[in-house]
Amino acid sequence: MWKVFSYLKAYRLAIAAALFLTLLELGVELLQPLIMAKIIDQGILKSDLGVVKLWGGVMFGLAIIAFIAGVANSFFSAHVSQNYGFDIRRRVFEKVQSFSFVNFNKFPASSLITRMTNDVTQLQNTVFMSLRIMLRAPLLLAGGVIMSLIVNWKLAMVLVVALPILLFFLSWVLKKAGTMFRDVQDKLDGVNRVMRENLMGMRLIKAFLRRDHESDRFEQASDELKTKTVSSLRLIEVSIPALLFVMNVAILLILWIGTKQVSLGSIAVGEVVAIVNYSFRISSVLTIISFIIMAFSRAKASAHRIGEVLDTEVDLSESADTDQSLAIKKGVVEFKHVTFQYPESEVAVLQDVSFSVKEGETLAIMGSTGSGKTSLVQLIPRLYEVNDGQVLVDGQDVKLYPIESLRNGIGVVPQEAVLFTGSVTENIGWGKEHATEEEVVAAAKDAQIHETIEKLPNKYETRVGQRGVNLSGGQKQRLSIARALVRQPKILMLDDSTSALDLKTEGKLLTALRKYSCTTFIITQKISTAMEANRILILDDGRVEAWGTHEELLKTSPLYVKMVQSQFGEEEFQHVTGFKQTSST
Ligand SMILES: Nc1ncnc2c1ncn2[C@@H]1O[C@H](COP(=O)(O)OP(=O)(O)OP(=O)(O)O)[C@@H](O)[C@H]1O
Repeated sequence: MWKVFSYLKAYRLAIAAALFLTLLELGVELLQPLIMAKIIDQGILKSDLGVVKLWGGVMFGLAIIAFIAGVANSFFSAHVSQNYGFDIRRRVFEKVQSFSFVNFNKFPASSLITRMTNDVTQLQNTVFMSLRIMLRAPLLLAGGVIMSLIVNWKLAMVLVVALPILLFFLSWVLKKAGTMFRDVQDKLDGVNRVMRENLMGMRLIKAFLRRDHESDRFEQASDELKTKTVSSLRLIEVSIPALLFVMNVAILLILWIGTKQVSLGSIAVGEVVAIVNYSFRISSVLTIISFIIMAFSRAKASAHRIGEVLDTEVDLSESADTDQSLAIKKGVVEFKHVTFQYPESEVAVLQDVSFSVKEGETLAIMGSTGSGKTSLVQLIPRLYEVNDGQVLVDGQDVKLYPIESLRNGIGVVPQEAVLFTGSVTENIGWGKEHATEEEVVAAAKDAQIHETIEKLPNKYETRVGQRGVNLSGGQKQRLSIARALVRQPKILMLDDSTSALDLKTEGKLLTALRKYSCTTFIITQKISTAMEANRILILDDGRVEAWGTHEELLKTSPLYVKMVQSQFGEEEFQHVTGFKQTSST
């Protein structure tokens, strides 16, 4: 947690300036009761107008200095807190970018968003408050006691006894509130999660008429947040009157003892007034301190949550064996007895998978839903680590490649097309840094989306709404294919990415892909698509059921023949397989 605060080091000078200005303001504040005592004892009580005028002028001058110091302090405090918040947000964002999928499982997206926004804001506010008033409050507290001791140490002993009791109580509140506010931030994660899911699934919610159900879910999350926040705030609310009660008793004691001492002539009236004045200032500081405790407790909880992200060990990183000069040149892929299991899962989703794909070849991957097709291709760009066996690209284990250079050579089109807010050009160009307009258009043409784009209101400059809401499923798929093609990848992975395309468009797309000299993996359920590939791999429950050309599989794989049968009518089946339907069953 303290590491999060250590990033403040970069702003040492501004912090020093802010603290110096705080001390200046504080010094003025502490001198004022002393001067007031002088004005009363030596001016008013002795009817000396000269003393009143002189010390009154000094008080006015000091007030102006305090005012200027206050304004300048705010300036430095804002500078430090805003820049500090910016730094933390950037660090958390960069850390999250380096996360593997295993790391993401530990932090849900909604929690990461709260950490990067609300938690950082809590820290920022606390840093601002610290520089502005947080130091001032304890120093004013200590300064008030010291000055009271200087004025009259016997009378000030009341404060010396009262303050340790108060400080002990405050530290207890701080500790307790810190834990409670961590729960509050967790509940805030919950509200964000429901809101995020709700906004992302709005179409579905409306179609299924699940508005009431979603409202209940939101209300429940929101209620949990409210209840936790109220119980945390209650602790602070109770602490303020308790603190003030102790202070008021102390002030009454000072007045009682002070009055007695004045009548005995052992203390001056001005001294009593000064100590009571210091006590009132300490009282008002205590109210501020309880707010500070609230802010600091929240900041402590937030720093802990941010620290959790920053301290997370990225479990997928480059090893010492990494060969920095390695880059994908041909795109030859080989799986050697690969077994893979998701970290949180209990069974392997791929078992003893072996096959190879030559440079420029196309491999179609088929299999029932959940048979491990997506899991298999994810191992090539090393999105996950194999448990056993090896994934080789151009004859080298993927673990030996620098992650960036490995992924640079691969174009991925995920099952669910993901688009970003921005123009069509920006979305396609996102696939390659500094992609030219010609490259974007060429990729769009090959992905069979160029003509559709030309019909959009602003053609390539048309804005794609959040997650591509203003595009059809097929359009989104083709845009994400164009994004992968603009990269000119050595290995292209299409994860069921042509499912929303009609046969004619899909045929044109597959023909266009031939001119790219890349090794292609097409996950598909369509035999017509698979037949276009050089080879077909059939997965069954994580194992290779069959692997070979269309003709080979017709002879060796009953599962493949069944698939062909189920997708073609008798005439077509005969045409595709060369034998009558009954003969295969
Ligand atoms: N992140 C994950 N964590 C744990 N298990 C997972 C994860 N992703 C997938 N699985 C499991 O792994 C198995 C294979 O999933 P995979 O997505 O590879 O199948 P698939 O053949 O691509 O399915 P589909 O055709 O439906 O896309 C499934 O049983 C699934 O539940």
